[in-house]
Amino acid sequence: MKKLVMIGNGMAGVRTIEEILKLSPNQFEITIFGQEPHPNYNRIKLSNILQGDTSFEEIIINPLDWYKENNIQLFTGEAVTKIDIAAKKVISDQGREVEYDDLIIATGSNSFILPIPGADKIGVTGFRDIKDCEMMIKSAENYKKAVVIGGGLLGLEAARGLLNLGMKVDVVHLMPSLMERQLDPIASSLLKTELESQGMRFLMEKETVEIIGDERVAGLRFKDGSFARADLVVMAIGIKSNTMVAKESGIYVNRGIVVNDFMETSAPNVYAVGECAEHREIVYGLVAPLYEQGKILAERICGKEPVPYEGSVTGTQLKVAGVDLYSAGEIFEDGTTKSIMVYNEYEGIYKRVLVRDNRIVGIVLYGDTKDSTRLFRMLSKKEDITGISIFESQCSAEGGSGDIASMPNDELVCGCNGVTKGAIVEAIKTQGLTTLDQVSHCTNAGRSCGRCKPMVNDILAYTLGDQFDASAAQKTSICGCTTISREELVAEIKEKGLTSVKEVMNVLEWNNEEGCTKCRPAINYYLGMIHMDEYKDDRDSRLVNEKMHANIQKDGAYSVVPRMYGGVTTAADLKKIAEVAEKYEVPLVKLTGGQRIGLFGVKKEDLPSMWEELDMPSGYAYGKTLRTVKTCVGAQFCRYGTQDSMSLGIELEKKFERLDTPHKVKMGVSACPRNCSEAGIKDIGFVGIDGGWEIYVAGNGGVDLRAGDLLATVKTEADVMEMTGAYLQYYRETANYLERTSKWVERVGLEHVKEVLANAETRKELNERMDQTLKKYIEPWNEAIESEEIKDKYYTKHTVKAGE
Ligand SMILES: Cc1cc2nc3c(=O)[nH]c(=O)nc-3n(C[C@H](O)[C@H](O)[C@H](O)COP(=O)(O)OP(=O)(O)OC[C@H]3O[C@@H](n4cnc5c(N)ncnc54)[C@H](O)[C@@H]3O)c2cc1C
Ligand SMILES: NC(=O)c1ccc[n+]([C@@H]2O[C@H](COP(=O)([O-])OP(=O)(O)OC[C@H]3O[C@@H](n4cnc5c(N)ncnc54)[C@H](O)[C@@H]3O)[C@@H](O)[C@H]2O)c1
Ligand code: SF4
Ligand code: FES
Repeated sequence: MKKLVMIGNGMAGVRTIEEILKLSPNQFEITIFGQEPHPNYNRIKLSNILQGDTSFEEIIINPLDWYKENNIQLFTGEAVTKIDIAAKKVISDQGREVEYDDLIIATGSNSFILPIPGADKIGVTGFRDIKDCEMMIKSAENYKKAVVIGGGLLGLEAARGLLNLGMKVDVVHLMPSLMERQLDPIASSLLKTELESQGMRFLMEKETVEIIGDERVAGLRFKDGSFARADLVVMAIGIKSNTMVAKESGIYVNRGIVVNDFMETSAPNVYAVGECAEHREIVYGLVAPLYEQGKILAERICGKEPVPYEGSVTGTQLKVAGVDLYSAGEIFEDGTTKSIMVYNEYEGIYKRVLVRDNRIVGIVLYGDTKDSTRLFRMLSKKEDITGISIFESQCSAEGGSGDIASMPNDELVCGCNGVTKGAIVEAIKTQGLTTLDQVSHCTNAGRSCGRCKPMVNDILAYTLGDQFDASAAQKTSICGCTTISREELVAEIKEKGLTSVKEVMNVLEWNNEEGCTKCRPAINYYLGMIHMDEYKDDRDSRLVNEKMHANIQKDGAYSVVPRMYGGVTTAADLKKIAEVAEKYEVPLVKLTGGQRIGLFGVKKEDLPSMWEELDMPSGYAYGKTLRTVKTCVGAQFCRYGTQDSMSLGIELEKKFERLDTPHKVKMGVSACPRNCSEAGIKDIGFVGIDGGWEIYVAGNGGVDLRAGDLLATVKTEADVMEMTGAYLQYYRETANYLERTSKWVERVGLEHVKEVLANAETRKELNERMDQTLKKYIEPWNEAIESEEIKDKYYTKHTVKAGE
């Protein structure tokens, strides 16, 4: 197999890998280095995260299991620092060397930061990655005034987000009009008026010369001597291709890494794609052209003969609620162009196309962008517009399937992913698609900025005619393999008495008979939840960490975390752990955040013997199950303790260990409100008070930080166990697979959960089902140690694929 290495784990690079896998799934052994500590995520949606519309988990495009399923070796949080072109290998900042036959550089861009005094002060940031986004969200919790430098697409989206976060926002812009590269002065002024009405304040024609403050930013000074106060400064003044590694390795670089029409750089077998690449003197900063480049590069690398890439015409839209604008091609008139224009000042609608030699060369639409796809088709296909009515949406402003019928098949519906109406209709007809999710999965339409989704839905309605079911089309199916939602799946399993993953996929007519890494673990979970004690777990349908009963690390090694009930251990257990760590030369022994001892960097083939020698239960540090119960020392030792937190923690952990839950569950038990176990940010937290316990639920200490809500106050440990059993079982029965308790409670409502659990009979029934379920679990490592088949299948040196 040829070795393919990619530097950069972002949108353009990973899309290229997707295209390569489609064309030739077994041609390459693929390794990807990504400097960010995450799988590939939808950078476009960072604006939506900042604006509070979505969460980081929801914008992950390729989850870690996707890499595993496709046998891709992924090194996250690791940057390549050098390419040795002569030896055909890359070297990372961690000293790792990986050889390649083909190398793709997809390192994207960095934010351009003004080289002015004070630009390195705390509170000054670009807006490029999730880290920047998190920094802004954190700042908004403690500070009030933000200044965004740059009134382009990024700056305005950032400003809207900061307003949503409750900050006062000034936008400092160098030019007399906003988005001057995309809009003409009329559209620009309409935009400014709208954004001012949303609360943004604009400081136009201001050049920032200094950022002032002590350690943290306090304000900005402008060239004209004026000043603006600021607790946070976001620089959104453009991007700079990330070409450093290429340049230092001797590859020809101009503004970007210079490539030809096949994305080949000046070095043999080295290609560049995305924002780091410069093609015919253009560096693109939108995904549509980058995905086009990726398609051509994939064909080239797979040995096909692609049509050469000749560059792209791009169209842009701003992702700010209340603003509807579209821009493509040229903006300014020269002596050779004429404008066709409609301006309804009263309704704030403005449309203008620039025409040269009877052909559209530029489009600006504000307030009504329904004509955008049609006009863009005319522009990109250089259609002669003689005798054609340019602005149709004036005549049929409502849109809908009437418009779809008259839309030619080659009209672009999803600009980001280059998907036409014809391709969508064809996929719907040939693959029997009925939901938006499925169309996205099959065609890529809607997978990036999401603006095209309403039109894709209209095409679905038009193509399916009478068979179109509007609510079904919108529903979120389990994955692209089916149209079935979680509720329907659970109902069907119960009604039809389905008992295995394969049977579910067969009977419910999955369109992909093998399923995928999204649906198989979900079906396995729902079957286990419904059939309680009699369901035989389908280990191969589990996510890879659960299948291996060990957490896979970024370098392909595993971790071993033994169970320590309530975080309490003994000298004897510590000795055993130390001996095993020494004998197997474990690279890292570390206390985990959940009060456990983790052995990290373990070889797969050592796992069974290490567990055998440890002779301790698995801590399930990898599972969608109860992870840990963290306890404070409590009344046994602490002078403030009013309750025995350790005993309760141990009892809870012993009862609920190994339980399958929709997502991981963490608990904390503190013996007084000083709350040393941080029970307020656990899925379930218990706080001792005089004469009883307070039970907090839906806390989260991770990315979506959330304080727990008080569910109930109870008197005894027995009451705690009863309430916890009922709560957990209700979560198991009603949450979506991979939904954390915090999200579940927000979705179904705390009051609803309280109401359900207030009924003693309901609690009793829930606990009965919980107890029935708990009977089936056995210690997984005991089972593995005794079974040569399990050892051979999962723990010998050959690679286990997630889909196996
Ligand atoms: C907030 C925001 C909103 C946007 N909105 C839109 C939009 O609405 N529409 C649109 O079309 N585009 C939008 N974009 C632009 C779009 O996100 C980019 O064009 C796209 O992400 C570029 O893809 P890429 O793979 O070239 O770079 P990236 O997605 O930036 O990926 C490059 C990756 O390479 C990594 N890397 C860099 N150097 C190394 C190294 N030496 N070793 C290992 N890894 C390395 C980086 O850490 C990064 O993760 C937006 C961008 C931002 C920031
Ligand atoms: N909706 C979208 O399509 C979208 C959204 C966000 C980002 N992006 C992409 O991300 C990239 C970065 O976006 P961007 O808006 O930073 O880049 P940009 O180059 O499009 O805009 C930068 C703006 O900052 C202004 N500017 C430059 N120097 C300045 C200064 N010293 N003071 C004040 N203003 C100054 C410029 O006049 C320009 O309008 C682009 O490639 C963009 O296409 C796209
Ligand atoms: S939570 Fe209270 S009882 Fe527990 S250790 Fe802290 S102070 Fe002591
Ligand atoms: S237009 Fe952006 S995802 Fe379709």
